[in-house]
Order: sequence, then structure tokens, then C-alpha cells
Amino acid sequence: MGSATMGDLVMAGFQKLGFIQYAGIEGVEFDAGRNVVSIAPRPEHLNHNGDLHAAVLFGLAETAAMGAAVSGIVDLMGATFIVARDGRIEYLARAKGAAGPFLATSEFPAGTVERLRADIAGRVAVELEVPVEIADGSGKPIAAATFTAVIRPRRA
Ligand SMILES: CC(C)(COP(=O)(O)OP(=O)(O)OC[C@H]1O[C@@H](n2cnc3c(N)ncnc32)[C@H](O)[C@@H]1OP(=O)(O)O)[C@@H](O)C(=O)NCCC(=O)NCCSC(=O)Cc1ccccc1
Repeated sequence: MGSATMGDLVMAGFQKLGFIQYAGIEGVEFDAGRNVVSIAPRPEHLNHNGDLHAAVLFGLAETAAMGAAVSGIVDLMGATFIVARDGRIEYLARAKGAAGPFLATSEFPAGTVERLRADIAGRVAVELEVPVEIADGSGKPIAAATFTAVIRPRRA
């Protein structure tokens, strides 16, 4: 199965979730080791300053990160337990509602997916650091985040 088809499958799964629907998060790019998702702010996503609510930005970042974490292992997920252990976000600049759409990009350095697949094949538990950057519609960085994905052989 090609990565475009896998991306469609992963995003279709995300689209069933209430938070994803509420936030209007959409898939933009999906490839092994890379995931980009976007949000076009609606009035209910904004805070008292008219900026994207911090929790919505965190949710956008987490969606990008966990999508990237699974992007190179979709075919192995049946045998794999995967959850986010933690996440940290730095809000670098105001995410003004009118400056959308906002794009969250999560991408691994070269070799990460290959190592992860080898660890899964070897039934080695992994703690994967997953970076995310969020930019506004002009490309200006507005947040940087890091998540830890726990990836283990699924217990019977
Ligand atoms: C698992 C760990 C991170 C580490 O804890 P540790 O002390 O080392 O582990 P411990 O042994 O205590 O097990 C704890 C629980 O985990 C389960 N389990 C563990 N290993 C296996 C296994 N090999 N196979 C099967 N299950 C396993 C175990 O049964 C137990 O369940 P229980 O509680 O009995 O029902 C724990 O702190 C935790 O679950 N945190 C919450 C994580 C969370 O909810 N994140 C938020 C969002 S998730 C997300 O991102 C969604 C997403 C994913 C993918 C794509 C897109 C989106």
C-alpha cells in the first residue's frame, strides 16, 4: 500500500474523533516519517484575544506528532501498542485567528523510520521523540512542540 493511501486511512481514522471534528483538523501531507495537518480557525477556537486557543494548538501539535509517529509503521500497528507519554509546547508568537490557516509539521530525521521498523521487528520497546513546528498562513513560526511516543510490542 502506498503512503498516500496509508495517509488517507490514518486521516480517515482521525476524522472519526470528536476533537478532530470540533477543531476541523485536516490532513495536508503524509509520508513515512512526515505528517502535516492544518486548521482553519473558527470563532469557537479563539481565545479572549482573538488568537487560536492554546489547547487547540496543543491538540493540533499532538495530532501532527502521533500521525508522524505511526506514519512509517501503519502496516505494523496491529502488533504494536502506541500512546503519547508526554508533550511539551512552547508558544512562540500569537496565533492570530485572521492569520490562519495554521500548519503543524512533524518530521523525523533521516533513518528514524528504518530504526523504528527494525526495533519493532526485533520486539524492542521504543520511546520516540517526536518534534512538531506550527506556522501561520504566512509561514511564521508560532509554536514548537515535542512529544514522546511509547511504542511497544503489543501484549497478548
Ligand atoms: C503506557 C505508559 C505511557 C507507561 O506506563 P508503564 O508504567 O510503563 O506501563 P504499564 O505497564 O503500567 O501500562 C499502562 C497501561 O498501558 C497498557 N500497556 C502498556 N504496555 C502495553 C503493551 N505492550 N501492550 C498492550 N498494552 C500495554 C497497559 O495495559 C496499561 O493499561 P491499564 O492502565 O492497565 O488499562 C502509561 O503511563 C500510560 O498508559 N499513560 C497514558 C498514555 C495516554 O493515554 N496518552 C494519551 C493519548 S494516547 C494517544 O496518543 C493516541 C494515539 C495513538 C496513536 C496514534 C494516534 C493517537
